[in-house]
Amino acid sequence: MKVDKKAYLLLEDGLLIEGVAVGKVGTSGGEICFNTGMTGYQEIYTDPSYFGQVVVTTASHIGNYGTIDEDQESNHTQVAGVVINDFSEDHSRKGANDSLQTYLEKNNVVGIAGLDTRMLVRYIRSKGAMNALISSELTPEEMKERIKHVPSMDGLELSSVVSTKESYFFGDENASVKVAVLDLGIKRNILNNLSKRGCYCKVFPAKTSFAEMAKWNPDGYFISNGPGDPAVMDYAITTVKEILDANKKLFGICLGHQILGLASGLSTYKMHHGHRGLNHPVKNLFTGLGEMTSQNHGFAISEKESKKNEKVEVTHLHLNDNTIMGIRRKDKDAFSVQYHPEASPGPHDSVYLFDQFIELIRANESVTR
Ligand SMILES: NC(=O)CC[C@H](N)C(=O)O
Repeated sequence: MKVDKKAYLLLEDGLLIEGVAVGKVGTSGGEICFNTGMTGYQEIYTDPSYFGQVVVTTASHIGNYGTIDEDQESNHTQVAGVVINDFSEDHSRKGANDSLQTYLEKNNVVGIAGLDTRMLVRYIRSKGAMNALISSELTPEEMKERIKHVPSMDGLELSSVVSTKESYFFGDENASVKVAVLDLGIKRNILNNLSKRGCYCKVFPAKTSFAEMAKWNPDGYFISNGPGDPAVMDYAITTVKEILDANKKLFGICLGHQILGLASGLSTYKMHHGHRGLNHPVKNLFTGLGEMTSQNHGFAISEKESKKNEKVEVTHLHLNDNTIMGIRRKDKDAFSVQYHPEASPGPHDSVYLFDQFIELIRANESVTR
């Protein structure tokens, strides 16, 4: 590594670690979290669900395959900062556009490298999610003041910040199925997966009402992933309730799954340190089969309440800690998963869920296009 400017990482509880600056020289803070995937740093950095988060990657080498346009999950980076063990300024990959250093600088991402990420992950795992600040310009004393202004993720609404401002179309307009997508911070690969399966999508801003989306006369509704605390997203909960009341077909991923739970009378809670990685084992309770899944969430649907709720059936469970990974409405054509069937990065075991959504839509005889 050629970079040699000093940087610090400060955690909310006072832990201070020294490293070297990568990306933009500056100061940036958010909630610290870690992703255990061995690949996929660019997809992670551009996933809008990570907005407001400082991401520690546990893969020891980051940057060695550079960056490339097709790995973008949105138009630009979304993370509040990056924490890396061994940062590669040099890269090797056919078709790569930039080195990670150039890419982070262009995207104004403040980062720190050259520190023991394994120690840091153990620390977060034992202490739980908390805020962090990275700085390559402030003194530790100044950082201790600045970190007080980083907002807590608990109770934070962020979807309206990252969502599209104007609605737009995605896919082939002659496709057989029309899907209205509520963009709470959508990843591009979800849209790719829908359009690949014959869906023409209209993507709507986060605060669009059901009535507005219904004007387009879609065959199904998709509620996307996204950042922040689902419990404070009244506008999206109302929209999903209205979609359900109108007996429309609905599929939700991650934040969209949490919103379906909330709209169905369940509650969500903030997890100790969340699930972020590419090898999370999930059991499909219908088939009994296991799936290796890609995950990125810090909130989850309450397990206790789901047992008492007569409208909701739990369809998937996390095999490590039994958290709820999928639900469906018994009385409606609506289902959702907490994990990421679109992967990107990650294994493709769960892509069948997109097919399931299309089948659900096609089961409706009114689909004649
Ligand atoms: N990937 C997502 O949609 C994340 C959902 C939510 N912000 C959480 O952290 O749990």
